[in-house]
Amino acid sequence: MTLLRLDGVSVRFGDRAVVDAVDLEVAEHEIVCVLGPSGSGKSTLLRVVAGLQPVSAGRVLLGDADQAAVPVHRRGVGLMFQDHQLFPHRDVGGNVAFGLRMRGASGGSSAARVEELLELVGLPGAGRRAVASLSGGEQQRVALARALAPSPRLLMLDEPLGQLDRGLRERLVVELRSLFSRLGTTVLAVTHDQGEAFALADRVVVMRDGRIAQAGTPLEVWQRPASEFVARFLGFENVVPATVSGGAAATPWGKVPVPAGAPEGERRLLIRPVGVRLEAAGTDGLSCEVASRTFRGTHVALLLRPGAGPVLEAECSLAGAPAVGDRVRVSFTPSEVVVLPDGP
Ligand SMILES: Nc1ncnc2c1ncn2[C@@H]1O[C@H](COP(=O)(O)OP(=O)(O)OP(=O)(O)O)[C@@H](O)[C@H]1O
Repeated sequence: MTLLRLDGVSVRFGDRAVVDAVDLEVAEHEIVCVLGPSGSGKSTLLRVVAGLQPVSAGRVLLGDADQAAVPVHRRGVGLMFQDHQLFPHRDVGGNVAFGLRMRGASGGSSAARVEELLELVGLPGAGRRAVASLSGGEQQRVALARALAPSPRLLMLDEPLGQLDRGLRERLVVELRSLFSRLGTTVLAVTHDQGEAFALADRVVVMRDGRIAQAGTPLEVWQRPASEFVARFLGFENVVPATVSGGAAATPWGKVPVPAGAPEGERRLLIRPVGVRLEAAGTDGLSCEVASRTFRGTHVALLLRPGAGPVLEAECSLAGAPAVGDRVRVSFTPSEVVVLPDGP
C-alpha cells in the first residue's frame, strides 16, 4: 500500500523551480533514498513532506489524505537531520523522552519506553549520560532513538550519517537497514553519498536540478544508469559518444561490442571499468599506456591512455597488474557495456 504520494510537486524560489513537478510514491515499509548532487533539491523535497516548506504546485498525500492543511506536528512524520540537533543541556534519556512527549506519553511509561528505544539503537543503559560525553556515532544513535520515539508512520532522514567517518557510516548503515526492516519503518532518506543510499535503500531516486533523473532498485540503477548524468554521478567515467548498430558501437576507442538488444543510433556509451580487459601482449586490441595505478584493496584501479579518445578507467587483479608507463592492449566485455537510453 502506498503511504506517501507526491503528485506534481513543485517548489519555486523566484522564477527558479528547485523542485520541479516531482511525482513520487513510497510504499508502506519501504526504504527510499533520494540521492543527488548538492543543490538538486533533495532537502527541499523532505521539507515539503514534513510540512516545513509550502509547495508552489502539486499535492502531498499521506495515507491518501491531502496534507495541504495539515501542520507539521500533525503529519505523524519523524525527522532526523544531518547535524542531529540534540539538546546539549539534557542527558541522553531526556533527549529521547522529548521525542516521546511530542506524542504526549506519561512519565512512567516514558522511562520504560526510553530504555527500550536506547536498547533498540544499541545504547542500553545510556540514559543518564551527558550528550557531550558521546562520540559522533553515539549521538547519531540518540538522534535516531528520539526520531523513532513517537513511532512515526514515516521516518525522514536528511544526510543521517553525514558527519561520521566512512568506517562508522558503513557499519551504521547496515544496522539502520536491519533496524528499519525489523520495525517495519517506512523511510524517506536523503543523501549525496551513493554508497550510503545503495546500502540502505529498497529503491533509490536520483535527482538532478529538481527533477527525478532515475528511480529504481539499487541494482537496476547501478546496472542500467538511465543517462550520462546518472552514470557519472555514480562515479563512472568511461562515457563517450557512440554510433550503435548491428551489435557494436563506433566510439573514440574504436569498435566496442554492445549487449544484445541495446538501443541503436547516436548514443552515449558507458563501459564499466571491470569490463575493460587487459589482453596478453601481441594480441589485438586497443593499445594504451598505463598512466596511473591505484591500489584499492580488492583490486587495482588503472588509468589507461589510448592513442585516441579520452583516458579509460580499468580494473585488474592485484597479481600481474601492469606498472605505470607499461603498454597494454585492452578489449571490452559486452555485458559491462551500457548503451545509455537517455541523453546527457
Ligand atoms: N528558502 C530558499 N530561498 C531560495 N533558495 C533556496 C531556499 N531553500 C533552498 N534554496 C535553493 O534551492 C536549491 C536546492 O536546495 P536543497 O537544499 O533542496 O538542495 P540539496 O539537494 O538538499 O542540497 P545539499 O545536498 O547541498 O543539501 C539550492 O540551490 C538552494 O540554494
